Amino acid sequence: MPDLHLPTGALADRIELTGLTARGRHGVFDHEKAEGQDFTVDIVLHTTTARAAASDDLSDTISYADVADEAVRLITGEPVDLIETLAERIAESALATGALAVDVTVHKPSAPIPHTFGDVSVSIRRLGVLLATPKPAAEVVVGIGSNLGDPVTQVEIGAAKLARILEYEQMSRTRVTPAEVAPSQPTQPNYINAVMIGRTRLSPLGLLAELQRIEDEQGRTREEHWGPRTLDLDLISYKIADREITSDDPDLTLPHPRAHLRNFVMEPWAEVDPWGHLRGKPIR
Ligand SMILES: Nc1ncnc2c1ncn2[C@@H]1O[C@H](COP(=O)(O)OP(=O)(O)OP(=O)(O)O)[C@@H](O)[C@H]1O
Ligand SMILES: Nc1nc2c(c(=O)[nH]1)N=C(CO)CN2
Repeated sequence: MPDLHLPTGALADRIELTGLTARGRHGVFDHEKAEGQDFTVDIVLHTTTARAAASDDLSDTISYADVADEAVRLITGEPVDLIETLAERIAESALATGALAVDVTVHKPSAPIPHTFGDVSVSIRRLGVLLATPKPAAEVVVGIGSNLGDPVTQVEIGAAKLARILEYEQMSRTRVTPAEVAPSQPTQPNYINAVMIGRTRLSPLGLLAELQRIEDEQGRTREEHWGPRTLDLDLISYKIADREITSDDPDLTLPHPRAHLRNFVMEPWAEVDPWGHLRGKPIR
Protein backbone atom coordinates (compact mmCIF):
# COMPACT_ATOMS: atom_id res chain seq x y z
CA MET A 1 0.00 0.00 0.00
CA PRO A 2 1.29 3.53 -0.69
CA ASP A 3 2.22 5.80 2.25
CA LEU A 4 -0.63 7.70 3.84
CA HIS A 5 0.06 11.43 3.90
CA LEU A 6 -2.05 13.60 6.20
CA PRO A 7 -3.51 16.84 4.80
CA THR A 8 -0.62 18.74 6.43
CA GLY A 9 1.73 16.73 4.19
CA ALA A 10 3.13 14.78 7.18
CA LEU A 11 3.32 11.01 7.00
CA ALA A 12 0.96 9.28 9.46
CA ASP A 13 2.57 6.97 12.04
CA ARG A 14 1.80 3.27 11.70
CA ILE A 15 1.05 0.44 14.09
CA GLU A 16 1.49 -2.77 12.09
CA LEU A 17 0.25 -6.22 13.04
CA THR A 18 1.26 -8.94 10.58
CA GLY A 19 0.73 -12.68 10.23
CA LEU A 20 -2.27 -12.86 12.57
CA THR A 21 -3.57 -16.37 11.84
CA ALA A 22 -6.76 -18.16 12.85
CA ARG A 23 -9.05 -20.87 11.46
CA GLY A 24 -12.22 -19.71 9.74
CA ARG A 25 -14.95 -21.14 7.53
CA HIS A 26 -15.12 -18.45 4.86
CA GLY A 27 -15.48 -19.46 1.22
CA VAL A 28 -17.91 -19.97 -1.61
CA PHE A 29 -17.82 -23.78 -1.49
CA ASP A 30 -19.69 -25.98 0.99
CA HIS A 31 -16.54 -27.96 1.81
CA GLU A 32 -14.79 -24.70 2.85
CA LYS A 33 -17.63 -23.90 5.23
CA ALA A 34 -17.65 -27.49 6.57
CA GLU A 35 -13.93 -28.02 7.07
CA GLY A 36 -12.51 -24.52 7.53
CA GLN A 37 -8.95 -23.39 6.82
CA ASP A 38 -6.34 -20.92 8.06
CA PHE A 39 -6.67 -17.21 7.24
CA THR A 40 -3.81 -14.81 7.88
CA VAL A 41 -4.39 -11.09 8.33
CA ASP A 42 -2.06 -8.07 8.22
CA ILE A 43 -3.37 -4.80 9.67
CA VAL A 44 -1.81 -1.34 9.47
CA LEU A 45 -3.33 1.33 11.74
CA HIS A 46 -2.48 4.86 10.57
CA THR A 47 -2.51 7.07 13.63
CA THR A 48 -0.51 9.58 15.67
CA THR A 49 1.80 8.08 18.27
CA ALA A 50 3.69 11.13 19.63
CA ARG A 51 1.25 11.78 22.48
CA ALA A 52 1.50 8.16 23.71
CA ALA A 53 5.29 8.26 23.39
CA ALA A 54 5.36 11.39 25.57
CA SER A 55 2.98 10.04 28.23
CA ASP A 56 3.99 6.36 27.96
CA ASP A 57 0.30 5.64 28.62
CA LEU A 58 -1.62 2.92 26.76
CA SER A 59 -4.83 4.96 26.93
CA ASP A 60 -3.22 7.56 24.60
CA THR A 61 -2.86 5.03 21.76
CA ILE A 62 -4.59 2.07 20.14
CA SER A 63 -3.98 -1.28 21.82
CA TYR A 64 -2.78 -3.70 19.12
CA ALA A 65 -4.01 -6.57 21.34
CA ASP A 66 -7.60 -5.26 21.18
CA VAL A 67 -7.35 -4.95 17.39
CA ALA A 68 -6.02 -8.54 17.18
CA ASP A 69 -8.84 -9.86 19.42
CA GLU A 70 -11.49 -8.26 17.22
CA ALA A 71 -9.89 -9.53 14.00
CA VAL A 72 -9.67 -13.11 15.35
CA ARG A 73 -13.31 -12.87 16.46
CA LEU A 74 -14.25 -11.97 12.88
CA ILE A 75 -12.02 -14.65 11.28
CA THR A 76 -13.40 -17.41 13.52
CA GLY A 77 -16.97 -16.04 13.56
CA GLU A 78 -19.88 -15.99 11.11
CA PRO A 79 -18.69 -17.40 7.76
CA VAL A 80 -18.89 -15.21 4.64
CA ASP A 81 -18.29 -16.20 1.03
CA LEU A 82 -15.57 -13.70 0.10
CA ILE A 83 -12.30 -12.59 1.66
CA GLU A 84 -13.28 -9.11 0.41
CA THR A 85 -16.16 -9.19 2.91
CA LEU A 86 -13.93 -10.43 5.72
CA ALA A 87 -11.36 -7.68 4.96
CA GLU A 88 -14.10 -5.01 5.01
CA ARG A 89 -15.41 -6.18 8.39
CA ILE A 90 -11.92 -6.26 9.90
CA ALA A 91 -11.22 -2.76 8.56
CA GLU A 92 -14.48 -1.49 10.05
CA SER A 93 -13.62 -2.93 13.47
CA ALA A 94 -10.06 -1.55 13.33
CA LEU A 95 -11.37 1.94 12.40
CA ALA A 96 -13.68 1.87 15.43
CA THR A 97 -10.55 2.24 17.60
CA GLY A 98 -10.20 5.83 16.36
CA ALA A 99 -7.42 5.14 13.80
CA LEU A 100 -7.22 7.78 11.07
CA ALA A 101 -7.12 5.04 8.40
CA VAL A 102 -6.47 1.32 8.20
CA ASP A 103 -4.97 -1.07 5.65
CA VAL A 104 -6.10 -4.68 5.85
CA THR A 105 -4.80 -7.68 3.90
CA VAL A 106 -6.52 -11.06 4.21
CA HIS A 107 -4.47 -14.02 2.96
CA LYS A 108 -6.04 -17.36 2.13
CA PRO A 109 -3.01 -19.57 1.38
CA SER A 110 -5.04 -22.82 1.22
CA ALA A 111 -7.71 -21.43 -1.12
CA PRO A 112 -9.30 -24.02 -3.47
CA ILE A 113 -7.21 -23.18 -6.56
CA PRO A 114 -6.31 -26.36 -8.51
CA HIS A 115 -2.81 -25.14 -9.37
CA THR A 116 0.46 -24.64 -7.59
CA PHE A 117 0.38 -21.17 -6.00
CA GLY A 118 2.00 -19.33 -3.14
CA ASP A 119 -0.80 -17.21 -1.68
CA VAL A 120 -3.95 -15.33 -2.59
CA SER A 121 -4.97 -12.18 -0.76
CA VAL A 122 -7.14 -9.07 -0.81
CA SER A 123 -5.79 -5.71 0.40
CA ILE A 124 -7.95 -2.68 1.18
CA ARG A 125 -7.44 0.79 2.64
CA ARG A 126 -10.30 2.51 4.46
CA LEU A 127 -10.31 6.10 5.75
CA GLY A 128 -11.84 7.12 9.08
CA VAL A 129 -14.26 10.07 9.46
CA LEU A 130 -11.50 12.64 9.98
CA LEU A 131 -9.89 11.87 6.60
CA ALA A 132 -12.93 10.97 4.50
CA THR A 133 -14.12 13.39 1.79
CA PRO A 134 -17.70 14.39 2.63
CA LYS A 135 -20.57 13.50 0.30
CA PRO A 136 -22.52 15.72 0.01
CA ALA A 137 -20.43 18.77 1.01
CA ALA A 138 -20.14 19.23 4.79
CA GLU A 139 -21.77 22.12 6.65
CA VAL A 140 -19.22 23.65 9.00
CA VAL A 141 -19.02 26.28 11.71
CA VAL A 142 -15.72 28.05 12.35
CA GLY A 143 -15.01 30.28 15.36
CA ILE A 144 -12.74 33.26 14.72
CA GLY A 145 -10.90 35.12 17.48
CA SER A 146 -7.99 37.52 17.93
CA ASN A 147 -6.58 39.64 20.78
CA LEU A 148 -3.08 40.53 19.55
CA GLY A 149 -1.58 42.75 16.85
CA ASP A 150 -4.57 44.79 15.58
CA PRO A 151 -7.31 42.20 16.22
CA VAL A 152 -9.94 43.89 14.03
CA THR A 153 -7.67 43.67 10.98
CA GLN A 154 -6.56 40.15 11.91
CA VAL A 155 -10.18 38.95 12.00
CA GLU A 156 -10.96 40.77 8.74
CA ILE A 157 -8.01 39.21 6.90
CA GLY A 158 -8.59 35.78 8.48
CA ALA A 159 -12.26 35.88 7.47
CA ALA A 160 -11.41 36.90 3.89
CA LYS A 161 -9.00 33.95 3.59
CA LEU A 162 -11.54 31.58 5.14
CA ALA A 163 -14.22 32.79 2.73
CA ARG A 164 -12.00 31.63 -0.15
CA ILE A 165 -12.00 28.07 1.23
CA LEU A 166 -15.70 27.75 2.07
CA GLU A 167 -18.73 27.78 -0.23
CA TYR A 168 -22.04 29.54 0.58
CA GLU A 169 -20.27 31.18 3.51
CA GLN A 170 -21.94 33.63 5.90
CA MET A 171 -20.14 35.67 8.51
CA SER A 172 -21.57 37.04 11.74
CA ARG A 173 -20.90 40.57 12.93
CA THR A 174 -17.70 40.88 14.94
CA ARG A 175 -17.97 41.68 18.64
CA VAL A 176 -15.62 42.73 21.40
CA THR A 177 -15.58 40.12 24.18
CA PRO A 178 -13.69 40.02 27.49
CA ALA A 179 -10.92 37.40 27.39
CA GLU A 180 -11.90 34.16 29.12
CA VAL A 181 -8.73 32.99 30.81
CA ALA A 182 -7.85 30.04 33.02
CA PRO A 183 -7.82 30.84 36.78
CA SER A 184 -4.01 30.66 36.85
CA GLN A 185 -3.56 33.04 33.87
CA PRO A 186 -2.95 36.79 33.97
CA THR A 187 -5.64 38.96 32.36
CA GLN A 188 -5.44 39.51 28.59
CA PRO A 189 -6.65 42.17 26.16
CA ASN A 190 -10.26 41.86 24.97
CA TYR A 191 -10.90 39.62 21.97
CA ILE A 192 -12.56 40.35 18.69
CA ASN A 193 -14.76 37.31 17.93
CA ALA A 194 -16.97 36.22 15.07
CA VAL A 195 -18.29 33.00 13.52
CA MET A 196 -18.39 31.91 9.88
CA ILE A 197 -20.62 29.11 8.60
CA GLY A 198 -20.34 27.54 5.17
CA ARG A 199 -19.85 24.36 3.18
CA THR A 200 -16.73 22.44 2.25
CA ARG A 201 -15.67 19.36 0.36
CA LEU A 202 -12.53 19.07 2.49
CA SER A 203 -12.29 16.29 5.07
CA PRO A 204 -12.32 17.44 8.73
CA LEU A 205 -8.51 17.16 8.95
CA GLY A 206 -8.17 18.77 5.49
CA LEU A 207 -10.15 21.77 6.72
CA LEU A 208 -8.19 21.93 10.01
CA ALA A 209 -4.93 22.00 8.02
CA GLU A 210 -6.26 24.98 6.03
CA LEU A 211 -7.35 26.78 9.25
CA GLN A 212 -3.88 26.25 10.75
CA ARG A 213 -2.22 27.45 7.55
CA ILE A 214 -4.22 30.70 7.74
CA GLU A 215 -3.37 31.09 11.46
CA ASP A 216 0.32 30.59 10.67
CA GLU A 217 0.21 33.12 7.81
CA GLN A 218 -1.22 35.65 10.30
CA GLY A 219 1.78 35.17 12.56
CA ARG A 220 0.20 32.80 15.07
CA THR A 221 2.65 31.29 17.58
CA ARG A 222 1.66 28.46 19.89
CA GLU A 223 3.56 28.90 23.15
CA GLU A 224 0.75 29.01 25.65
CA HIS A 225 -2.55 27.17 25.94
CA TRP A 226 -5.22 29.88 25.87
CA GLY A 227 -2.46 32.46 25.42
CA PRO A 228 -3.09 35.73 23.56
CA ARG A 229 -3.12 35.13 19.80
CA THR A 230 -3.07 37.03 16.54
CA LEU A 231 -5.63 34.67 15.04
CA ASP A 232 -7.48 31.61 16.31
CA LEU A 233 -9.67 29.57 13.97
CA ASP A 234 -11.51 26.75 15.75
CA LEU A 235 -13.57 24.12 13.95
CA ILE A 236 -16.74 24.16 16.04
CA SER A 237 -18.97 21.74 14.16
CA TYR A 238 -18.77 19.59 11.00
CA LYS A 239 -21.99 18.04 9.68
CA ILE A 240 -22.70 15.83 6.69
CA ALA A 241 -26.38 15.72 5.65
CA ASP A 242 -27.33 17.15 9.06
CA ARG A 243 -25.39 14.48 10.97
CA GLU A 244 -22.77 15.86 13.33
CA ILE A 245 -19.38 14.19 12.94
CA THR A 246 -17.93 13.35 16.34
CA SER A 247 -14.32 12.69 17.27
CA ASP A 248 -12.41 12.46 20.54
CA ASP A 249 -9.03 12.66 18.81
CA PRO A 250 -7.07 15.41 20.68
CA ASP A 251 -5.72 16.66 17.33
CA LEU A 252 -9.29 17.32 16.19
CA THR A 253 -12.09 16.95 18.72
CA LEU A 254 -15.58 17.33 17.22
CA PRO A 255 -17.73 19.07 17.99
CA HIS A 256 -15.29 21.53 19.63
CA PRO A 257 -15.34 20.44 23.30
CA ARG A 258 -15.75 23.92 24.81
CA ALA A 259 -17.80 25.76 22.15
CA HIS A 260 -21.20 25.13 23.78
CA LEU A 261 -19.92 26.87 26.96
CA ARG A 262 -18.69 29.98 25.14
CA ASN A 263 -20.97 32.95 24.52
CA PHE A 264 -18.34 34.37 22.18
CA VAL A 265 -19.06 31.37 19.89
CA MET A 266 -22.74 30.62 20.49
CA GLU A 267 -24.05 34.20 20.08
CA PRO A 268 -22.44 34.96 16.71
CA TRP A 269 -23.33 31.45 15.49
CA ALA A 270 -27.02 31.95 16.43
CA GLU A 271 -26.94 35.28 14.57
CA VAL A 272 -26.05 33.63 11.21
CA ASP A 273 -27.84 30.32 11.79
CA PRO A 274 -30.73 30.78 14.24
CA TRP A 275 -31.97 27.21 13.61
CA GLY A 276 -28.51 25.64 14.17
CA HIS A 277 -27.99 22.63 16.42
CA LEU A 278 -25.02 21.51 18.49
CA ARG A 279 -24.86 18.15 20.27
CA GLY A 280 -28.48 17.53 19.24
CA LYS A 281 -29.77 20.73 20.90
CA PRO A 282 -30.92 24.02 19.34
CA ILE A 283 -28.23 26.65 19.79
CA ARG A 284 -30.63 29.36 21.04
N1 LIG B 1 -12.19 21.41 17.03
C1 LIG B 1 -10.93 21.88 16.99
N2 LIG B 1 -10.64 23.03 16.33
C2 LIG B 1 -9.37 23.49 16.29
N3 LIG B 1 -8.29 22.88 16.87
C3 LIG B 1 -8.55 21.72 17.54
C4 LIG B 1 -9.86 21.18 17.64
N4 LIG B 1 -9.79 20.03 18.36
C5 LIG B 1 -8.53 19.85 18.70
N5 LIG B 1 -7.75 20.86 18.23
C6 LIG B 1 -6.32 20.95 18.44
O1 LIG B 1 -6.08 21.96 19.38
C7 LIG B 1 -4.80 22.48 19.14
C8 LIG B 1 -4.79 23.93 19.55
O2 LIG B 1 -4.58 23.90 20.90
P1 LIG B 1 -4.47 25.22 21.71
O3 LIG B 1 -3.79 24.90 22.97
O4 LIG B 1 -3.94 26.32 20.84
O5 LIG B 1 -5.99 25.48 21.94
P2 LIG B 1 -6.60 26.84 22.15
O6 LIG B 1 -7.06 27.40 20.84
O7 LIG B 1 -5.63 27.66 22.98
O8 LIG B 1 -7.83 26.51 23.06
P3 LIG B 1 -9.30 26.22 22.65
O9 LIG B 1 -9.27 24.96 21.80
O10 LIG B 1 -9.97 26.04 23.98
O11 LIG B 1 -9.81 27.42 21.89
C9 LIG B 1 -4.52 22.33 17.69
O12 LIG B 1 -3.21 21.90 17.52
C10 LIG B 1 -5.52 21.32 17.19
O13 LIG B 1 -4.86 20.16 16.71
N1 LIG C 1 -13.36 36.25 24.76
C1 LIG C 1 -12.58 35.25 24.35
N2 LIG C 1 -11.87 34.57 25.24
C2 LIG C 1 -11.09 33.52 24.83
C3 LIG C 1 -11.03 33.18 23.46
C4 LIG C 1 -11.78 33.96 22.54
O1 LIG C 1 -11.77 33.71 21.29
N3 LIG C 1 -12.54 34.98 23.03
N4 LIG C 1 -10.25 32.16 23.04
C5 LIG C 1 -9.59 31.43 23.91
C6 LIG C 1 -8.80 30.27 23.47
O2 LIG C 1 -9.02 29.98 22.19
C7 LIG C 1 -9.56 31.72 25.34
N5 LIG C 1 -10.38 32.82 25.71
